[in-house]
This record gives sequence, C-alpha cells and structure tokens, in this order.
Amino acid sequence: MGTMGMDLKLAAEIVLGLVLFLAVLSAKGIVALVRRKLMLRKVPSAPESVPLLGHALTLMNNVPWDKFCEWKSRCGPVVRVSIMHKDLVLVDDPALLKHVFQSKSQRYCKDVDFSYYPFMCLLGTGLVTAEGKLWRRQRSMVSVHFRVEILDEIVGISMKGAMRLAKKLDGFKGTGKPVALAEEFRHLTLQVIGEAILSMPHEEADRVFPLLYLPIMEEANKRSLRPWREYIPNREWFGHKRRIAQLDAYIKDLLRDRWSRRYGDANGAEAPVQSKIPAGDIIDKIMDDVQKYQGTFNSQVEEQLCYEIKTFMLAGHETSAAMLSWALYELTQNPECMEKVRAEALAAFPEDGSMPTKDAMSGMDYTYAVLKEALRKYSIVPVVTRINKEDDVLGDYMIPKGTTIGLLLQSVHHREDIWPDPNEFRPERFMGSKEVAPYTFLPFIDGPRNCLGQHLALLEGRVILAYLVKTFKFTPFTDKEGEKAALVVPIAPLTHMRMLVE
Ligand code: HEM
Repeated sequence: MGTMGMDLKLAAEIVLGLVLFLAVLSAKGIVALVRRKLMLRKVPSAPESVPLLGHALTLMNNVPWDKFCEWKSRCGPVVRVSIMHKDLVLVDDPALLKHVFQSKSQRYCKDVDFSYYPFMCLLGTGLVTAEGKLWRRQRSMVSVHFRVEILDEIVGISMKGAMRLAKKLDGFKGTGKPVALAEEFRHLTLQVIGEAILSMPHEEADRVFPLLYLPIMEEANKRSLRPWREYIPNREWFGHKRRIAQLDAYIKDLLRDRWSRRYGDANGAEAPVQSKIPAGDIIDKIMDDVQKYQGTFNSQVEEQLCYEIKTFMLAGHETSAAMLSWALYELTQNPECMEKVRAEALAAFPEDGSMPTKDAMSGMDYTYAVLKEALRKYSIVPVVTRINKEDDVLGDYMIPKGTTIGLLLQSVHHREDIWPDPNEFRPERFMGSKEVAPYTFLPFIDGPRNCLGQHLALLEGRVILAYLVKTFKFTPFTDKEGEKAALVVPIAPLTHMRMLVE
C-alpha cells in the first residue's frame, strides 16, 4: 500500500511537471510570437491584406512570387507579408542579399518547416536542408567531387543522353506531331544524374524513376499548395507512403551492395583500408571518404547517403530541365541567337561524331550566355527562404529572431535599374568583358550555401542544347508553349513545351 501510495505520488509529480513544462514552453512561444509581431509592425506591410488571413487570399489567387515582386517594387527595400499568423519579410536589394547569403550567413538557417516541408521525405538531412556540423561535414566531403572530378565525365554522359533523345526526335521529323520537350528534358536530366551519381544505366533510370520518384515529387508539389493532403489517409496518401518506402529500400539495397563490393562485408568490419576497385561515380567517391574518415558503414551512414542521393535527384534534374526548356524556347523566338548557338556547336562537336572534349564544350561562350540569360529571365527558382536564428538588422529595420526572410531572386533579376529591359532575351548581357555586379545574378544563389551542382548543370546544359540545335530545327507547336506553369517551382512550361521537329 505504502509503495502504491509512493508510485501514485510520483506519477502525479511527473504529470504536474509535464504540464508545467508544456505551459512554460507555450508561454515562451507566445512571448516570442508577441515580441516578433510587435517588432515587425515597424516594417512596411504589403497592400491587399485582410484581417486574420493577411495576404493569404491574394497569394492564393495570384502567382505568389510575381505578387511578391510587385509588392517589393511598390513598397521599398524591406516589405512584410502575412500569411495567416506567419510573417514573411521580403528583400531583393543586392546588399541585403549579400548580407543574408554571405556576410552574416551564420545568423540564418534554412526554412525546413515551411517551403521545404512537403519535400522533406526526399531531402531529410541531405545537403540542401542539413545545418551546422552535419552540413559542414557533408559539404566538404561532396564538394570536390561535384566541382571538379565529375565534370570530366559529364560531357560524355550528357552527350550520350542527347544522342538518345535525338534518336527519339528523329521519329517525329516530318510527322506534324509535336514532342513535349520539357518532359523529355526531365527524363534526360534524371538519367544524367542517375548515371553521374550511381552509374545507373539509362534503362534502369527510366524504369525506376517514373514509377517511384516522379510520383513522390508530384504528391509533394500538390502538398505544398494543399498542405491538408498530408492528413487525409486516402489511396493517394498510402500510395505516397509506399512509394517513399520502396524508393528508400531500392537506394539502400544499392548502397549496401556497392559497399560490400568495394570494401567487403556490409558493416565494414573486414574493410580493407583502400578499395581495389577504382571509383567510377560520385557514390564510389563518397564511400571512399566515408571509409577513410568514418571507417564503417552502418545504418546511420546508409540513411544519410540515401538522403543525399534523393537530394541530388531533386536538386539536380527539374532545375536543369527547366533551364534547357526555356533556353530552347527563347532560341526559337530569337533566330539570330539560334544561329550563333548553331555556329558554336558546329565548331565544337567533332565532324566524325566522336565525343567532344570538355575544353571544347567549356569554350562555347555564347551558348553559356544563352543558358545564363534563360536563368535570369525565367528565374526558375524565383525565391528562397531563410529564418534568422538571432535578431538582425535588415536595411532600416530590426528583424526579430525566428522571422522567415524571402530572398527574391526573380525580383533582383528583373530590376530595371540593374537589367535594363528585363523582359528582353539578350544573352549579350553575359558576353565579353562586362562584369555582372555581385549579388545581381543569383540563379544558384551565392555564399557558402550556393548550389553545388551549378557547374555540372551549366556544362550538361551546353552539351545538350548545342547538340540539339546543331541537329534539328524546332518550332513551337502553339503560341502557348512559352507560358509558365503558375504555381510549381522550379518554374516550368505550362504545356510541357511541345515542339515540331525538322
Ligand atoms: C539549372 C540548374 C540548377 C539551379 C537553377 C539550381 C538552383 C539552386 C539554388 C537556388 C539553390 C539554393 C537553395 C537554398 O538555398 O535553399 C541550390 C542548392 C543546391 N543545389 Fe542546385 N540548382 C541547379 C542544379 C543542381 C544540380 C545539377 C545539382 C546536383 C546534382 C544541384 C545540387 C544542389 C545542392 C546539393 C544544393 C544545396 C547546397 C547547400 O546547401 O550546401 N543543383 N541550387
């Protein structure tokens, strides 16, 4: 009886402790929220706000990033937007972008609870969303492979992909039937990533990705617009869950198999110091680093590498595909630019059909400028967000800790004072000795968290675009092919860019 009395007393104490703990936590949260709201009142608010919902309705009825840019240009260098209870502070001034991305980047973290949330099943603790020590370790381990070594392989991998696509396009020549090129680019860039990272044959990429990966992306995109889908356990919900589990199992099997082939048994106990098999792709190189620095392959390493692979897929294929689509579209609208790219391609690709060299591809300055101009004009990642981990001054305003900052890449790319006639497509902006002012061209952002795949994407883009332009004549199927799909990032063509091929 005595012990039971003691147990009850202990249980009551624990419950009371928990209740008090939660009360303190929520009181702290409320105090922080009130403080944030009071401080942010000084920041000019965008127009078109309504009580309670703030700007949510206006944003739902418009293209959000276009609205952000419009408000930003009307209201000054720092503007506040409210989406229900959440505040978003918008900036596009190069000095402020530099402040957040570079000079004071340690005060800011990624916004995993808002913009990246629906994609966390793929991104997890991978490079795009990792923070602190984990991010530093992963970034330094992976960086060199992406920035230098893989580029030697990428020309060949992209060229083979471009030739496969060309073969398919041959079948459309003269039929009057259009090809949905944006879709073809999506598949092609996935194949390139699959081969560069995992030496995955393109047939395997075509088998696995459309079945597992692409539907996961589709559902994640739907959830970013309709977040409540996450809580409705219908057939799609179960399908999404099942596909994530299947994709994870596929990648993890592949990783275990690779490790045991390179280093012996799966837990690394019998691992030799150095693998006898030369590293053939990025995952081999990363595994060699894991072996060198961590010495073992366990479930934690497996989980992390699985997230990294899914991150490379997500970060690397739709962005590159969108860049290619818009660049090709603009060439069809600007015949003199098309001719310049064609001339460069004819000079760079060997006449005997053999592989071009990396130097020949890197030398295609005009094609390079075309890709950059497409990235500027279409700003395929129109906005990125950060959260400040401490109070910080942006322009004339003190921004309280915990505020979401919207960094408007599209807005800086379209500023009339920086890029005159911003809606004109002029690759010459990036040609010759003209210096692009710092923090005015940010398709890959800048600073320590800049895009790891930018060199890969721009090299892959040059090979594919130049090869297609050299080989075919493209005509948009209708006058709608240049329209943007309103609500999906990266910004892609609404009608999948249907083209007639000659
Ligand atoms: C035209 C193509 C691409 C564009 C426009 C692009 C754009 C971007 C942007 C804007 C970010 C910053 C995101 C943020 O700060 O929240 C980023 C980060 C990143 N990108 Fe790309 N990207 C492209 C291609 C690629 C490719 C091909 C890969 C690799 C397979 C890649 C891998 C990454 C990674 C790993 C990060 C995170 C870096 C870090 O936080 O340390 N990207 N990219």
